[in-house]
Amino acid sequence: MAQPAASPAAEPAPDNNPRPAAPVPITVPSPHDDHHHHLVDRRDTPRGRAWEPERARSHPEPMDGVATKLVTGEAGYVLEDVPHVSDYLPDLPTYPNPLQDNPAYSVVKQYFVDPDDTVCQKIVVHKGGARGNHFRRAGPRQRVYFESDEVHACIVTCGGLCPGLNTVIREIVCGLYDMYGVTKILGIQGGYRGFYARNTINLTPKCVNDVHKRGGTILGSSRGGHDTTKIVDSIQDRGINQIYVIGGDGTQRGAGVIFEEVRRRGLKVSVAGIPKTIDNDIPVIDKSFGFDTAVEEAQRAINAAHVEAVSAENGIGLVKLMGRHSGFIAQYATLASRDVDCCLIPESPFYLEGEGGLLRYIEKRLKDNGHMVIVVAEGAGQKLIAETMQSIGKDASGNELLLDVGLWLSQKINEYFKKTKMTINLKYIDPTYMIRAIPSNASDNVYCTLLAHSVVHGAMAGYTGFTIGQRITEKQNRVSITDRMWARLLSSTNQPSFLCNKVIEEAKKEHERAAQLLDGSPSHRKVEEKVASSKSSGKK
Ligand SMILES: Nc1ncnc2c1ncn2[C@@H]1O[C@H](COP(=O)(O)OP(=O)(O)OP(=O)(O)O)[C@@H](O)[C@H]1O
Ligand SMILES: O=P(O)(O)OC[C@H]1O[C@](O)(CO)[C@@H](O)[C@@H]1O
Ligand SMILES: [Mg+2]
Repeated sequence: MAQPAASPAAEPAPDNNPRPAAPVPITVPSPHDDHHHHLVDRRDTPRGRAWEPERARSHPEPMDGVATKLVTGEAGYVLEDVPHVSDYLPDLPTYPNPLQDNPAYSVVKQYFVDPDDTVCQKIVVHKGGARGNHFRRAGPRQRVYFESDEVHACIVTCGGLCPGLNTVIREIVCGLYDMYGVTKILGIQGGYRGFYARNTINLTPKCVNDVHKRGGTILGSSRGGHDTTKIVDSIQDRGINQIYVIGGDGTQRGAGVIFEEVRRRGLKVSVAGIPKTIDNDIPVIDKSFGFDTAVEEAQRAINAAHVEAVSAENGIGLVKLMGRHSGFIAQYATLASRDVDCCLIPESPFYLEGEGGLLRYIEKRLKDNGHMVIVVAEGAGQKLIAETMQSIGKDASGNELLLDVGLWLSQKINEYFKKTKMTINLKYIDPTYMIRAIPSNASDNVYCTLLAHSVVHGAMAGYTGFTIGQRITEKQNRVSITDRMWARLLSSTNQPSFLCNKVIEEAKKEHERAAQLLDGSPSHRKVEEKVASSKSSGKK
């Protein structure tokens, strides 16, 4: 889907932010916003300052698989716009946004986002270089496409658990009630199949009041079971006209398909996505909710591994963390802990034997230090393991099931030291589900609120086929091992890079050339591809 930027509901477009020279006015789907309401100027308050830069970077984007509407302007300006119900239902009436009469927001300087506000995809730009694409800025619009008592919303959660799911549910419900006076909100139980095979529950601010203090999702979740026709039939039969979909990459693709079918049937239904990915592996958004909580919880496992390791002769603490395709949780947990001697992630293939290999490094570390801690992301080393173990198939959504790298690694380490006749004490800790089944921490709760309120503004304004996101930094959906952040990790753990000298030298040369360009440029990607392919082939 496309995503609207996350900007909190009643929080106005700050005009004290230095903005680049105004781009040529662009056509926006919601034809209004003649002026901003100015009430109390809060710009000089600490709260105002703290929030404004963040809001200025939040945005919605089209859902995965949904065609992007490109709007161009002067100086290479490109807006990746999101679909709108008026694109296929051109004569819809609009209504004043009820937020302007809401006493809670009466101190807000500007109620509404300026229609010309956009959020730049690139945070770092090269002088004279292209600025990259822009996204529509999230936030309340002056006119909305739904009357409060016309709205019949529903919320569904799909895919794996993640801290903060309940907070997002709570804040969508409260946001709809408190900001827009919407009272008809259905909870779809058990993921996508819940649309046609399960019960629904009525959601009210009262029944969701405490749910942010609980882990999991009060609605339940599932994988598989996405039957587009049955889902959209159910939406039509129930008279649902706003669908809030919370889930990962698969879920957002599923929401994109629902949007296409809704559009094909010409229904006035807004399909809005809130990306959930504990692995932090959805591109374009910078940080997914629940990630902070997961990294924090991972510290407890790493601490335990460290305590066990230092208390035994040649103690090795091995911790497995989530991260199917990307090692962000492992990377950040390692950097935060400082007790970790080696971090293994899917993006950086490693090898066991010989010079520069993992086993020699462990041996050296034990000889030097007497103990060590290893953090491994669940998706690391899968190719290596597959050399001796059979694939275990796919889950109901078609995701490849992973072989247990933690158990495999424990076995390989034990075998090696048995052969070398060196006593070791290895303790394997697998807290994978523990880091995602907990309630979100304070910072994630605030972030969930921002996302939930922003997605409500987007849907009320008639946007559809979008997912909500926030920009803080340039973000890939996989750890880049040629980034400074990975270098920081390598220098903190002192682990081998598992790269041969030739590859490093080549990468350096390429980097010198690429340094004049920006991250994300084709040549930058070429370097990464080259490093990755050399690693998976050559090694020693
Ligand atoms: N391409 C697709 N088209 C339609 N539905 C899809 C598609 N991919 C996934 N889905 C549906 O989305 C739901 C969630 O997908 P999946 O199990 O892959 O989790 P996810 O959203 O990627 O979250 P996680 O990050 O936890 O894996 C499932 O019900 C699945 O059937
Ligand atoms: O065992 P489940 O519930 O299918 O989920 C496991 C997967 O879900 C995730 O937590 C993503 O949500 C991955 O990190 C992990 O591989
Ligand atoms: Mg997924």
